[in-house]
Amino acid sequence: MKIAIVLFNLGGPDSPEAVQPFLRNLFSDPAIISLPSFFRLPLARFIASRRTAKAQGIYAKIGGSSPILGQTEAQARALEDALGPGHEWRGYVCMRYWHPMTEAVVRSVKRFAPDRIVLLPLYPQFSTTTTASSVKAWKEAAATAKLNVPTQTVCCYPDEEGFIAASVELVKQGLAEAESRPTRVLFSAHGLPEKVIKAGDPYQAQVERTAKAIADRIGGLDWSVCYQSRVGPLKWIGPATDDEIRRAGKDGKAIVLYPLAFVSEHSETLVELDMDYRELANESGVPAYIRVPTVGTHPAFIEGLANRVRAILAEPQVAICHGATAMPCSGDHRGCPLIAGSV
Ligand SMILES: C=CC1=C(C)c2cc3[nH]c(cc4nc(cc5[nH]c(cc1n2)c(C)c5CCC(=O)O)C(CCC(=O)O)=C4C)c(C)c3C=C
Ligand SMILES: [Fe+2]
Ligand SMILES: [Fe+2]
Repeated sequence: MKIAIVLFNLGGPDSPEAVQPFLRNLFSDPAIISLPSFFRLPLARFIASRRTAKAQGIYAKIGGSSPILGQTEAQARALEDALGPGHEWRGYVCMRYWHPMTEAVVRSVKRFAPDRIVLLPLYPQFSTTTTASSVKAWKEAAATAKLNVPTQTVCCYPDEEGFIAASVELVKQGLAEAESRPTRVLFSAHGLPEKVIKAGDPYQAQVERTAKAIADRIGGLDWSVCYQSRVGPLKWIGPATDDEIRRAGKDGKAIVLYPLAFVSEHSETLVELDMDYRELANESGVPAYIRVPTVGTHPAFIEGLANRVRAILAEPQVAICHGATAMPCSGDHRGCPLIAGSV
């Protein structure tokens, strides 16, 4: 059988000139700004133009562009290898806000003429702002292109065995670097506006599940969950990562920081965590600041994704969790509160 695996990620600008259109795409998404298009689209233009200089400054610190595409391509190739013989697997990277974007990827997949399609978000924790947005865009583009192939969606995998095993190994390496200093592990995730969570998005609950699974596996940790990357005037979920860094400084604790909602490196890890928060940790008197790398192509993580793909292909029913409920999905769709096609 020919099987296309579509790996969803956010995407990032590939040049300084791409920053503004990338931001415009992001803020035009109704999953990010839930207003009718009449208001949303002009607002998106306005916010994007206001944020461009700041965002260009962020990307300038890492050479003017995001490395997210190369990293995601490497994950797609590693996944094809891990899935091995038996079927003709092909991994397609599909970015939400910068190239390669949905319509173009749908056309590439159609040319491949697969028997089955698996949609695989590179977001371990489900959110309406990420996974649901990508799935919705995919379904619309697939319908327009008349790509009528049985399609199944992995909704989330907050405590998938391979993802947790890879995370545990990386956090343990960070702890070893902290040596015998009193240490706190900060599990830092991209934040969300509070109103998104109040509307039933399971992201925060799933982030906490990931953190607990890692902490339980290591045992004996001083740890907390915090949220980074706040944008805009709304109230976001907390505690904020910068506040947790200051608190660790006051408590005289070294920090091992693990970005548990990202599976690759990009501006939010390479600039916000490695530059801005490292500086804040120094200023706050934190004895040591160790940033744990994301799972990337760690073999246990990739094997975990491959297992998810194999498992969902063996299931007779498509199930997808869209977060319109306070009940977080179990991550393997068993007991998933939401059923097929509900995004
Ligand atoms: C778990 C992953 C992510 C969630 C949830 C998410 C929500 C979210 N993001 C914004 C606004 C921005 N995000 C930006 C960059 C960015 N966001 C994620 C992931 C999640 N976002 C990633 C991986 C990246 C990095 C992209 C790259 O560099 O390759 C940006 C652009 C950078 C900047 O200007 O700071 C914005 C803006 C909102 C508003 C939101 C939820 C409502
Ligand atoms: Fe973001
Ligand atoms: Fe689910």
